[in-house]
Amino acid sequence: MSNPIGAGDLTADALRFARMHGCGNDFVVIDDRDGKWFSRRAELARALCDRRKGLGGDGLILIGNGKDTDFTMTYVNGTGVDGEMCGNGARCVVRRAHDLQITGDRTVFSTEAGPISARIEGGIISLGMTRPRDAELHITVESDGRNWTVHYIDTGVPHIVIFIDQIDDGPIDEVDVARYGPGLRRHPRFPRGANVNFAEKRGANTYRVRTYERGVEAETLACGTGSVATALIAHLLGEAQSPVTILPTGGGTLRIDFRSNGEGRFEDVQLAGPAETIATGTIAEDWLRERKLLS
Ligand SMILES: N[C@H](CCC[C@H](N)C(=O)O)C(=O)O
Repeated sequence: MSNPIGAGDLTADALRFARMHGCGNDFVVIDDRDGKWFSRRAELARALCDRRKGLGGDGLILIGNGKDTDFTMTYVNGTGVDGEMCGNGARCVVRRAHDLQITGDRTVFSTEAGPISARIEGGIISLGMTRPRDAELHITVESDGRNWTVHYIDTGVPHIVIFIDQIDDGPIDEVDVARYGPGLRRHPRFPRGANVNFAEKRGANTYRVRTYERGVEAETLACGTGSVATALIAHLLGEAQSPVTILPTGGGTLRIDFRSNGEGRFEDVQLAGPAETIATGTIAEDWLRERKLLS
């Protein structure tokens, strides 16, 4: 039994969590500023993200102590695989860091992809993203017995974007993302793997996007970095100007602002959208023990 701190069955060792989501892309967020869970984050992510026997989530996010920044964000996909960055998760972690009084309304925090700045404006959180890189248009790949024209960009994590008017699969809700996602996501043309975004133009500078995520190995209800990727690729193709509105499956809207030199160099890329806390609480110690996460 660890030290009681006087609040019901709360102990000093108790693992506190927040269940959060941004447009339906959902996470478990843990305050790990003492670094206790970092080395076991893969097992913890798999256990906590289980939708039946855990809390459920597309990924786990650890808040760690920052060196040159206010805090660090470590994102782990639900399969236990690290991701360098997560746009929806980043907004959630900013809301959580604010609630935990780690930061005020403005912050800069570290991710594996680089530092991210953020500001909270009521229900909306705006992120200053890392500089996008490695954009490449019109890549032809074969997958699932079909030839695809895809566009690549790294917006913190690697993404490919497919505009569905280039394929003959009907409206976006009819595209078989579960069927085509796995092959494209692991295509050898993309050595780090890729998140796969299907996009449909819905009006001037507005796109509906569905994403099959690397590391989740399934479609999620929204993808922040994928929304940024779609906006920037649409711009490089001469189809869109800043700001771009993305309509994710999970509802709400994501807004992407950027400056472009017209030749593939972007500055001030911002992603704005909601981040909501569903619940906060304490993980039962028996549940952790059962999974050998606590001795
Ligand atoms: N859903 C996330 C992306 C997670 C990245 C992950 N799927 C990977 O590439 O490892 C987002 O909102 O940006």
